[in-house]
Amino acid sequence: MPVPMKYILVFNAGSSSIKFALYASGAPLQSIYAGELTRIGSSGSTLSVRHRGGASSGGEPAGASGHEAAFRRIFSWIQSVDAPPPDIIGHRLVHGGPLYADPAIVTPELLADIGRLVPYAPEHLPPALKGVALAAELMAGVPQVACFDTAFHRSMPEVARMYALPEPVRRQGVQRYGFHGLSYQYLLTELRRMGERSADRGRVVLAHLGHGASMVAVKDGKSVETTMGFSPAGGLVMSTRTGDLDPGVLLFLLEEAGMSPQEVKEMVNRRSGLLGVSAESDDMRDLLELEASDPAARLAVDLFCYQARKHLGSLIAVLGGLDLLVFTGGIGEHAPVIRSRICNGLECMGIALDERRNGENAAVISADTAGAVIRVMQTDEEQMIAGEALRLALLR
Ligand SMILES: Nc1ncnc2c1ncn2[C@@H]1O[C@H](COP(=O)(O)OP(=O)(O)O)[C@@H](O)[C@H]1O
Ligand SMILES: CC(=O)OP(=O)(O)O
Ligand SMILES: [Mg+2]
Repeated sequence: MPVPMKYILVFNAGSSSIKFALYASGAPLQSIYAGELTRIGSSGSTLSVRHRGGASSGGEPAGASGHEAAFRRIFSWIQSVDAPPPDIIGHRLVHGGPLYADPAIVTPELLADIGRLVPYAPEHLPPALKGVALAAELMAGVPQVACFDTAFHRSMPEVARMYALPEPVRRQGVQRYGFHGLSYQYLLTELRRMGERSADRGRVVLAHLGHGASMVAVKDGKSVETTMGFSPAGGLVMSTRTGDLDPGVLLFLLEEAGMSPQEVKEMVNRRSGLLGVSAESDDMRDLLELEASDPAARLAVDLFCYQARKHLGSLIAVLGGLDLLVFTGGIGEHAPVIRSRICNGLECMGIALDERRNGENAAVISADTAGAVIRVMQTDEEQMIAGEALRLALLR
């Protein structure tokens, strides 16, 4: 008997944007539409949508003063468009804490558990939970599935998960979790589909360099180490987040500089990183244009690349070598000069770019003589969520 077609609606809520997409079940999943509402909270918030077959509406003003307004705008677009209603709704929840190792059906109990994790991911969980609540209100009765970024990193060994803190503190769940897991799972699935053997057997580093940025070391298909830790603010320098900070800096800010915990949280998440260093922009495109004439912009880009190179080297040390390196995310996919500045000087680790291929954003950008293959891949968290949500719904 043929399996009836299912439609899966996906939401990926970030701190300043919401991506959404509708898929029809099948192998592969078929995208029906995909959209993004960006710059939430600013007067320039816009909604753009792409339909299957190519028609797209680009950048109409969305008037989204906050995440609730943004979600309402998206739901009203979804309900106005000539497309099937969803059978399942999938959400990206960046943090599953110690409890959630797999995608799960949204229940009141799950919402209570995730609500307690808001301080672990204060920029990401509140908007995502808003989306879950509005979907329950506006699309009542449609089952919802939560997919967690942290789940992929559950395979990290204890030594990689631990902070050097006393046991009673660690028992409260203060440990390294890691994020961008849905993006990493998507990349590994794609690599397997392409017949890339190192996705299952070998030493791989995946570098997701977008608004948020992280890297993961993957050994024989499993996460063994990653740059982000307890929250998505750690690890690499990001668009507006600090990345790793000496704990002494936070104590200094709280105790000596007179900042409140709320002010510190806002600063490390929203006013630091590329934006904080350049004092101009959080967008790598702007900084690359500015850096020839603006020393602060140049310093921001240099710091981003330097920290990325340093972390890449440490992940290669954990793996004991490198077979494959993948760049993804807005910066990883589209900025040859950043890839080049990160890889520069790492020939001793098997990393060498073919600058012509790199300049063209080719699928494989390594030099033929390099010890490791270096790829550029487009990630697709929404498709990963759709696949997982469908799988879980069919199991019920
Ligand atoms: N052509 C480009 N050159 C340099 N940076 C780019 C380019 N295109 C996009 N980016 C960067 O990618 C970032 C967004 O990455 P993306 O992965 O789309 O973000 P998000 O984490 O919101 O999904 C932007 O802030 C911008 O800095
Ligand atoms: C976890 C994280 O940093 O996500 P994003 O890149 O979407 O901000
Ligand atoms: Mg992202």
